[in-house]
Amino acid sequence: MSQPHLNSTKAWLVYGFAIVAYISAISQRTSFGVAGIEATERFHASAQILATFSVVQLVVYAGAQVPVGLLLDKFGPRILITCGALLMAAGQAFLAISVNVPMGLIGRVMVGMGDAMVFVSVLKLLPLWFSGSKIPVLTQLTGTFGQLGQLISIFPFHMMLLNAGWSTSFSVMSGFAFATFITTIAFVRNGNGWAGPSHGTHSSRSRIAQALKQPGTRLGFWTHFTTAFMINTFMMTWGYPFLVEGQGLDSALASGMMSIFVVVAVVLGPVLGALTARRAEHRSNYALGIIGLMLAMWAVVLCWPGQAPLWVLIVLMISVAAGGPASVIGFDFARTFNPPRVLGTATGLVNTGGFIGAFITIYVIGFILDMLNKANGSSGVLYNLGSFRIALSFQFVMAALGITFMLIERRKARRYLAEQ
Ligand SMILES: NCCCC[C@H](N)C(=O)NCC(=O)O
Repeated sequence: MSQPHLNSTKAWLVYGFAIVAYISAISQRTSFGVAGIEATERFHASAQILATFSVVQLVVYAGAQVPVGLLLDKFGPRILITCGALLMAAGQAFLAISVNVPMGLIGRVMVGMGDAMVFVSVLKLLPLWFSGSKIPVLTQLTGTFGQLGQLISIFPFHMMLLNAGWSTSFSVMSGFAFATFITTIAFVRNGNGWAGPSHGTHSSRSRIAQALKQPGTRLGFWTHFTTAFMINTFMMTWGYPFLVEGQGLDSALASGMMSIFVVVAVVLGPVLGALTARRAEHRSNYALGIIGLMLAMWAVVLCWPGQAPLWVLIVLMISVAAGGPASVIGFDFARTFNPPRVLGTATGLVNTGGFIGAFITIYVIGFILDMLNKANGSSGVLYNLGSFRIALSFQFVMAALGITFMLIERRKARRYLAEQ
């Protein structure tokens, strides 16, 4: 059957506006992160309460992935992106007028829920509008373009916050999300390939079971888990204190170095996308190679006698950053092993991997740091290089777990393909 809408001008238009919604989602997600000092003043909050904001938002994001995936398979990406944009607009507007911690948390929960609907929906749009090697390349590019949202938070949003204040800046972000709500309604369509809303012939449980039965979904989950947990742990919590308190970097230099994550995503994303499209049979090897590089660099830095030189830390961050584009390979496994009717569910399941891995790692690293401090009679500084060396080594345990399951699931996936 001919499908003229695939790869058409209209397909690019739909994808372009879906990407704008995703860029907005990433900027809404990361905007609070650059507003830490202002949030502390506005909410009279401690550092711990401030950390709660990020954790709550991410727990909501990760917890929503499976329900969102199920809704996506039922209602299609257009409705989900529209609802996501509206929820983020409402959440940021609420945050703009928030004057205390509970109000602020409600705003961030709404933003987290809206954000959770966008990425998996954009991925679900791809096979509905494109065909062939364009799909894996655009899957990577989706992750790469999203990084622009982080740049919006770091530069224009942060400048506006300093000059125009809290309420104005968060209202403008709300306006941005609302604008993508309008453009999604106007331009984003599910495409002729979309079979329409399904009417409950399959229960949610059976859809999850169907997606999980595919070895590709499980391989995707463990690929996302193993490639993304280190970058999430670094970016969300322990990277900055490790660089400043452990490695003695100046705080401005340490935060500036965080932009390495954006640069690596922009450079490596398209390369990995092209490689995945050309040599799909090597996808898991690309992911395993990048994991090996990350672990090698962590081993070098953690074993370095004393503080590591700046160039070694930069190489470490480049290799950890490579985990972002590598994690997108996980979604490619979900797409190629699942039928369209459960693709949203499978993508949502895969997208929880790197976040579940990061929550466990972040928590255990904090626990080890506290234990070491207590063992020293709580007399020393909580964050020091010696303690970081021991605590951050926990990442090797998590990586070993992830690699083991990747290898197990890869064997099953290959057997499954051979039997087809
Ligand atoms: N090129 C960087 C892509 C990072 C992808 C990231 N690991 C991920 O899974 N993101 C999901 C999202 O909602 O942004």
